[in-house]
Formats: sequence, C-alpha cells, structure tokens
Amino acid sequence: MQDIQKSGLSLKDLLKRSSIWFALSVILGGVSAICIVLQFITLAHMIDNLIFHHASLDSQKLNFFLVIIFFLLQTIARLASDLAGTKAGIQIAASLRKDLYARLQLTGPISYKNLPIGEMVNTLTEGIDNLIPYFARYIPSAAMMVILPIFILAVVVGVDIWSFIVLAITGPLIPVFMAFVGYAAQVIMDKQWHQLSILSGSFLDMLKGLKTLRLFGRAQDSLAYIEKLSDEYRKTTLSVMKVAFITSAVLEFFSSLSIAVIAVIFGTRLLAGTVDFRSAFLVLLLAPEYFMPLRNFSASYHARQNANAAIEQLKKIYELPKLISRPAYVENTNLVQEVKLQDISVQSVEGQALLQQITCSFLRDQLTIVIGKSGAGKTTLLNVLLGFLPVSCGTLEVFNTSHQEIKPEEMRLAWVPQKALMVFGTIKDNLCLGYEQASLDQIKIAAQQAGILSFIEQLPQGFDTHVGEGGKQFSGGQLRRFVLARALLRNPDVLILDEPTSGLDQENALQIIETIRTCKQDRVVIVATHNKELAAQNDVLLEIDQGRLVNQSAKGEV
Ligand SMILES: Nc1ncnc2c1ncn2[C@@H]1O[C@H](COP(=O)(O)OP(=O)(O)OP(=O)(O)O)[C@@H](O)[C@H]1O
Repeated sequence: MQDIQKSGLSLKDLLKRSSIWFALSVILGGVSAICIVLQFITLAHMIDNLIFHHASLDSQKLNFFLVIIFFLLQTIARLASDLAGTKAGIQIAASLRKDLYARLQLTGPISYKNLPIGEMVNTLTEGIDNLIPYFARYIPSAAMMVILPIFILAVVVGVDIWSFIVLAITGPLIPVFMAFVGYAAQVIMDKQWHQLSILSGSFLDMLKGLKTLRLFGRAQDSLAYIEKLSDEYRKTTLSVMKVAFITSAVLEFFSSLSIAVIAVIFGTRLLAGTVDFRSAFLVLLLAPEYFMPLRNFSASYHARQNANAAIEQLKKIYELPKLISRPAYVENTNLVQEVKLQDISVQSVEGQALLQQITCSFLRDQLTIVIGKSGAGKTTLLNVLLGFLPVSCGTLEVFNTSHQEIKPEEMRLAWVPQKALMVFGTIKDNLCLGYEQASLDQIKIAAQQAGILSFIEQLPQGFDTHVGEGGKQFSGGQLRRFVLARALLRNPDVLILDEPTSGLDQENALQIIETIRTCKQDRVVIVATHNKELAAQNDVLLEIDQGRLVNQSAKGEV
C-alpha cells in the first residue's frame, strides 16, 4: 500500500488547504500540554506543603487558584484544539470533494465509465469522509505525541532520573507495537474497502436490473448474492473491530504496566526515605499524561489506515485523463467552417484499437452521415469530436469562416446522445440546459423543430411539468425529441447526433429527418445512424468498419 504522503495527492498539499486551522490545532494542543504539566507541578507542590510541611490552607490559596486556572486553561485549549482539528479535516474533505467533482467533469463521461460506479460513489462519499479523522485526529495527535512526552520527560529528568529512564524506555514501545499491528490491520481494512465497493456496485446493479431479474425469475438469486456479500462484509468488519479491541487492550496493558513499575519504584524508595513525596507524587501524576498522547496516537492509527485505503481510490479518479473544458453558452462564437481529423487513432484503456488512422473533414452547411455496422466505431468517432475521448495519435483541427484555426473548445457544440439525459427539474429547465437565457418563443421554436411542442402543450403544466428522476415518466422517443430540442435551442456551430431517429415511429422519424436536413444551414451537422431514410439525406457519407474509415463519398448512396 502506497503511503498517503507519497501519492499525487500529497499530504503537504492537502494540509495547505487548511493550514491555519491545523496550526491552531497544534498550537492549542501545545498550550494544553504546558497547562497540564504546570497544573500538576502546582498541585504536587500544594499537597506536599499541606501534608508534609504543615502549611496553612490560607497560605496555599494562590496555588489552589493556579491549579484551577491551569485545569480550566488546559481543558479549554484541548477542546479548542480538537475543534480546530475537526474544522481542518472537514474543510479539507469539502475542498477535496469539490476538486474531485471538477476532475470528473474535466474527464468527461467516457473515461470514468471504466471505474465501477459503486466504487466511485464509495470514494466520493465514505472515502473522503474517511480522511476527516485522519486530519482531525491522527495528525494533531501525532504532533501531541511529540510535544507532550518530550515536555514531560524534560520535567521528569530534573525530578528523578530512574523515572525518566523507565518512561523513556516504555514510551516508544507503544508506537513500535502499533506499527506491527497496523501492518496486519491495513490488509484487513483494504479487504473491507474492496468488499464494500463490490457490495454497493452489486446492489446498484440489482436495483437497476430489477425488472429484468424479476422477469427471468432471478430476483431471489440476486438477493441471496447480496446477502452473501453483506455477510462477508460483516465478517471483515468484525475482524477490523477485533483488531481494534486487541490493540487498545494491549495499549492499556503496556501503559498501566509502566505506570505500575514507576509506582513500585517510588513506593519502595519512599519507604526507604531516598526520595521526597513531592517528586514521587509529581511523577505519578505525570506518568499517565505521558502515555495519554501515545495512546491517543495509537488509537487514531486506524484513521491513517482508512485514509490510506481511501487515498488509493481517490488517486484512480485523479489519474483519469483530463480533457478540454468547455465554457457555458457564449453569445458570439467563431463560426466553424471545418472540423478536420488527421490520422486519428484511439485506444481503449486496455490497449484495444477503437479507431485507426481516421482522416476526414466535416464542413459547414453540410450534413455528414456516419454509417457502419453495430460496434463499428461510429459513437467512438463522435466521442472524439465531442472531446470525450483522448486520442492516442493524430490531430483534431478546427477552422473558422475566416479560415483561421481556432481551439476545439471554442466551437459551440450540441449533442444528441443515444441515451437521453434529463436532469432533475422542469421540461423548460431541461430544454434550456445549453442556453439558459432562451426566451419562451425560442424554446417553442426549438420544441416545434424537434416535433415535441404539441405533446408538451397538451401536458397540464406544459413547459413547467417536472420530468422526475431521469425523465422516467416519458417514453424513449419523447426523451430523444426533448434532447434534440435542447440541442437546437443552443444554436450550435457544430451539431452532433447519435441515432436521432431510434425509438421513433415513422411519422416522427420523418419529421426529425426533415428538421436535421434543414438545420444544416450555417452549421456543421454530423449524424451517426442506421436509418436508411436519414442516411440518404447525406451531403457526405462516411462508412466505418472495425474502427477504420473504409468509404468516404459526396452524396453517397446508402
Ligand atoms: N471506452 C471504451 N472502452 C473499451 N471499448 C470501447 C469503449 N468505447 C467503445 N468501445 C468498443 O468499441 C467498439 C465500437 O463501439 P461504438 O459504440 O463506437 O460502436 P457503434 O458503431 O456506435 O455501434 P452501435 O451502432 O451499436 O451504436 C465496440 O466494440 C465497443 O465495445
């Protein structure tokens, strides 16, 4: 397991996101450490004066107040240190989450398709939450583990050399022991994380495929499988807890043993009269405090392991390739004259060739139709044009109407995908997704062109109808027309459509074909289709076979 410090998401970078709260947490921890030691020195002094030097209660008033003040100060400082640490942890987690969402957007829908969805959801939710205790508890307790024991040792060395030796020898045993236990625990925690990812992924798949499972009478089998996964996860969780219990028992044993050894040494020396009460009492008060940060550190050690497991998952998202980011609607775009692909090849993550040496041009005022058998590579080609897929070699060049080269992200693109995406909101919200400022008249024209206006107007709430989750209440054909209207409303320079007529009846398909034929004016229109009537409308016909461009013709015959 790679350490959190060595990963691309370095500890230093993450700490910087909340450096002020961190510094505050460590400083306040240090203040509380000083107050504890001062409190015990004053207490030992006061009790020794009262019992062994027969001092009056009145003469110890100042010491008494000091003890109370140091006690209050150390309690407040410790509380404030915890709060600052937690604040730092939460702040880092929030900024990391924001970063990861931005990263996923930059990556585009194709690259993260290869990451199991259950694992990704886990990473973005529990994975990031697992980092909070690491920053809130582990790091501050690691700092305290250095500050407080050294401070106590410095005080004890001036009081009693034997106690100093016992504390100096037994203290480091605890972190050394934890390192051994931690190594074994990390393996179990990685296993637990892996099982949780499989469990959530399988559960999600089962929910999505429930209709099919029920139809084939396999819902019960699927439930049994989920039950088996849950049971394995439960067992691993119990193992993790077992390790945690054993660890804390051994920790208690070590620290209690060390305190007992010191107590015995002082007891015998007190009886022999070779040590005074004040020193003995002070060392016995300080000994548990000496072990406390070591115990806290060791107890929060599992936070480090959880964080390590999470960071491995986070790295997978960070390592996804970055693609171009597009601006929202821009009023005055460079009008696109030509989109040119030169020797484009694309490989899958596994190294399989998806497209090979594609060279072609897509021109303004022309309808380019891409045909080919199912699985030939048509959608892959459209994904390259959309900037969703990184190319392994070749270039994508875009020229404006003044024949100057412009950046691909400067094209105003619109896309009608095979699977229509509807976002939570009204029909109007969905249509205006690519052009928020659209007027109702513009929306109606786009809906009319996409052949969906009369359907929308018949709905009781018209354009204000809520689409529900993923637009489930609409048919596949209706969704497709919503998405086409959305694309047309954006008034794109380049319009890309993937199977725009699939799922439509003959009448609607013909209307969409007519819309596509007429909307090519002043823009580049590219359509992948199996529909012969639509393909026959081509100005340029491209045929793809097994990832290669096998035929390219003007007004090609289908
Ligand atoms: N991201 C990816 N990783 C691995 N393989 C991929 C990826 N995208 C596409 N493929 C594979 O590339 C091939 C072409 O897929 P593509 O979706 O481009 O076909 P298509 O011509 O659009 O087919 P259809 O007409 O059925 O939609 C398929 O074998 C597909 O499994």
